Order: sequence, then C-alpha cells, then structure tokens
Amino acid sequence: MAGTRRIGIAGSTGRLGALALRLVAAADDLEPVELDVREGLDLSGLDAVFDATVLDASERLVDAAVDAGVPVVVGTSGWTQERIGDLRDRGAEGIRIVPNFSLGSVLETHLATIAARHFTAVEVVEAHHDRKRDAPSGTATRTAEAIGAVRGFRPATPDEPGRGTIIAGVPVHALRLPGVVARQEIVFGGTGETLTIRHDTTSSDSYSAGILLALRAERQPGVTVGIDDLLGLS
Ligand SMILES: NC(=O)C1=CN([C@@H]2O[C@H](COP(=O)(O)OP(=O)(O)OC[C@H]3O[C@@H](n4cnc5c(N)ncnc54)[C@H](OP(=O)(O)O)[C@@H]3O)[C@@H](O)[C@H]2O)C=CC1
Ligand SMILES: O=C(O)C1=N[C@H](C(=O)O)C[C@H](O)C1
Repeated sequence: MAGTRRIGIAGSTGRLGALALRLVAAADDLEPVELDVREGLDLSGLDAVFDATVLDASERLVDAAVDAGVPVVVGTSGWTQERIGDLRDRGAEGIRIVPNFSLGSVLETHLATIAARHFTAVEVVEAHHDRKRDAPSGTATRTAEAIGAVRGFRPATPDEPGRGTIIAGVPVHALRLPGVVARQEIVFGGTGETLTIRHDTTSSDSYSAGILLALRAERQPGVTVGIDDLLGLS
C-alpha cells in the first residue's frame, strides 16, 4: 500500500512477535513482513525491523541492520550494557532496545529511580510464566541498573548463594511459575519502614501501545534504551 512503512518482524511465530505482527497488520500506516532470522538476514526493502527472538539471533539481526542502515526496535531481552556499549562504539544509529513495552512497567522503573535517592537498601523480585527462557528478566536487569545509576555502585551485602543475582549492586530474584504473565516488586528497606513498588502484567495486551509507539517514533540517533523518552519521562 502506498505510504505505508514496511516493518520486518523477527520472531513472528512467538508470543511477542505474533502480537507485533497482528498490530502492524491492523495498522493503516504499517505493513508487516515476516522475517526468519535462521534463513538469512536480507533486510532490503524494509523501513524498520521489530525483533522478538532470542539473544543470539537478536544480536545477529541488529548487526545486520546496523550494516544495512535499517532502524530496529528490539524487544528481545538479555542485551547487556557491555553489548550496548559495543553497538554505540560501532556508531550504530536508529537502534531502540526496549526492556518492557508496557506503560506501567516503564513507570515502575522510573518511580524506583526516585525512591532510590532516599533508600540505601533495595531488592527486586520478578515473576514470569514458566515458558520464559531467560532469567533474571530484561526488565529486572534494567531496573537494577537504573537504581544502581542513581545510587552509584554500592555492593549489596549478601553476594552469596540463595540471595539472588547481584546486578549493579542490587539483588534480583527470579520466579518462574505457570499461572503468571509477568510481575515485578521493587522493595526498598529503610529505618522502621519498607516501600514496595509493584507492577503486574495481566495480559500481553499491555505491550501493544508501547510497540506501536516505538515503531512509529522518529528515528533516534545512536542507541536508545527503553521508551521513556516517548512517554516524556526522560
Ligand atoms: N520488551 C518487552 O516488553 C517484552 C519482551 N519479551 C522478550 O521477547 C523475547 C521473545 O519472547 P516470547 O515471544 O515470549 O518468546 P517465544 O519463545 O514465544 O518466541 C521466540 C521467537 O523467536 C524465534 N526463535 C527462537 N530461536 C531462534 C533462533 N535461534 N533464531 C531465530 N529465531 C528464533 C522463535 O521461532 P520458532 O517458533 O521457529 O522457534 C519464536 O518466533 C524474549 O526475549 C522475551 O523476554 C517478551 C515480552 C515482552
Ligand atoms: O518473556 C516475557 O514474557 C517478558 N520478557 C521481558 C523481560 O524479560 O523483562 C518483558 C516482560 O517482562 C515479559
């Protein structure tokens, strides 16, 4: 269709990719093209790519997109600060890595950066469905990094078995259970009080608005993490 932007969708057979495929197919201004990253990385004719695969495939896809000058919205979790730093060093442009597309989750992490100015002790507990392949979640990792950036690196006292994965000085605990979609609690401990910030994903519909916002956003220079800028939060 004239005037539509062609969006390559990698991982369109999976939960997140199938949602993106439906959203893009239903949008008047976007046209979906299903991509199987296992079969090749030809991105010609695409205006942007949406990635919802696994980390290894995601990294290869983003490398190919950087070479081809095609913008990418990455939904796949597991991108480390180090790998994002490598992309920036390569001069990557138009890459947006989104740990979580849901408005409530983005706000939860943002609110945690405010609380982090006032509390020195904090732990994160995330829960996801039992088909999730990675742990801790991309959202919990990003949350811990965002808290760590406010507090400065302060090693958590208990770096020992049974006390979670320490990310940017913050212990992160991961549960994988049937019956759960996604949930995250950020618990701050202070003098005679705790503050808990909790977000519940009850349906993957929560990702829809953020996916479309990211796909329709103007191409950003360099590498952007999250959709905070698109929500007026940064
Ligand atoms: N940012 C966000 O808001 C969200 C992020 N996610 C993240 O998105 C990613 C996908 O999640 P989800 O959709 O639940 O996962 P699924 O397991 O449902 O889907 C994974 C998709 O990746 C494809 N795939 C698997 N291995 C490879 C490979 N080696 N090369 C190419 N493609 C591959 C699968 O294809 P096939 O079917 O052929 O195996 C499938 O299409 C995860 O990292 C998850 O954490 C999930 C939800 C929200
Ligand atoms: O795999 C999932 O389901 C999700 N993955 C993302 C993550 O790792 O944080 C986002 C959301 O929590 C759902």
